[in-house]
Amino acid sequence: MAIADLDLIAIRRHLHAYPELSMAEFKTQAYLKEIILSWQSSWLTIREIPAVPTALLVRLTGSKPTRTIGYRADIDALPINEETDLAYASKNPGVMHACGHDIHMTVALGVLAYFATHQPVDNLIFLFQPAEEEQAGGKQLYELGTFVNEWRPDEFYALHDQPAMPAGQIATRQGTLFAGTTEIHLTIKGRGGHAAFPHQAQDVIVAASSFVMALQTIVSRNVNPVRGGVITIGKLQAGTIGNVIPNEAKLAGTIRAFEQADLEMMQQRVREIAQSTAAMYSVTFDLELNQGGYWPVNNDSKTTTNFMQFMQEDKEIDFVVSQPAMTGEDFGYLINQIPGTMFWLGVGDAEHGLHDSHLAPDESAIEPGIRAITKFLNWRMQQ
Ligand SMILES: CC(=O)N[C@@H](CCC[C@H](N)C(=O)O)C(=O)O
Repeated sequence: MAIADLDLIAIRRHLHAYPELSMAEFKTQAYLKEIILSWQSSWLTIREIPAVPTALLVRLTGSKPTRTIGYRADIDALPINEETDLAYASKNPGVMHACGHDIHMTVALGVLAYFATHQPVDNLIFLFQPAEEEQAGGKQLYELGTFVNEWRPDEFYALHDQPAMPAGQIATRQGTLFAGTTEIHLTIKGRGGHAAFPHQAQDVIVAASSFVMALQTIVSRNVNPVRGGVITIGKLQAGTIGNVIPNEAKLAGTIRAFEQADLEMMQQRVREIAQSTAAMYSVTFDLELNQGGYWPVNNDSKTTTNFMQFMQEDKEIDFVVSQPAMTGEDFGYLINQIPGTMFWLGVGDAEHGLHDSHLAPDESAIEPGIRAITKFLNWRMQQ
């Protein structure tokens, strides 16, 4: 099997058509495994993790290894109803690869296919990681002791696709690339009742609305403006009909900052605002703030110097230095444990951002992405 024999576009389209949510990526994992096993490479070992059954690890034993290099691709999709008119649009209603993890998997498979037929000098470990969007699959795997002994990379790399960049362009930066994030899960409870008698009820919709508005003061009044931050409530569910005051409202959102200290200060302000809102409207609340593995993605200085030097010097690679972004990634946790570098791969859909139901990454990004990473890994193995 040579990389040229792999129909990467067909693979990507299959992955795109059958997206699965975090920790439910069973068919995705089986599909990846079937392809990788079909290569019958004698230096390739597959490993599964019973406690995280949708994870897949692949190790390629190097010919003269001096180190082990890790490469991670995330495999989960989002609860979004796809609204593209692509022939290979999601066949799983309400689930979509709207964050481009289908591209991530395809690029990783392309790189893996190359090294399955050209034995690497160093050992290589590929992690196909479930649950990047929520539940921090990378952290879960790390805490289970997955990356020990011959399965511990000395350095770790991963990409994220970026629709705002031209297809095939690569970008990263020294220091913080992505924010640290914290999920907000809030349930507000009160006495429901007839819409005509609000004085007899405790209106959870008014309380929820007030909470959302009060949150807006955290970034504007508490965060140092030169550093910035984000609080977004992306889900607000309450009620069934216009003339009934419901007895429960559920909200979910995310807190984001580049520095951990800012993130923790914002978490504290969210707690305080939830408490004071509950007191103000005589409702009760249950607040869960969960940072999980969504640590700031702090690129390691040494691996990133190597990566940027290689990408800048190779004239065939379109590389730019990027700004930090408020996206989150549980790869932030992994490269806090193991030095590494995260980078963007442009997928040229300037009209639609990540998490947009119309997102349609340009597949022409796949080949240059594979080429750049494969060349980088080969170069790194000569150092
Ligand atoms: C690249 C990307 O879009 N990642 C997600 C990570 C989710 C973090 C966590 N579940 C949260 O919502 O805070 C993102 O939304 O940035």
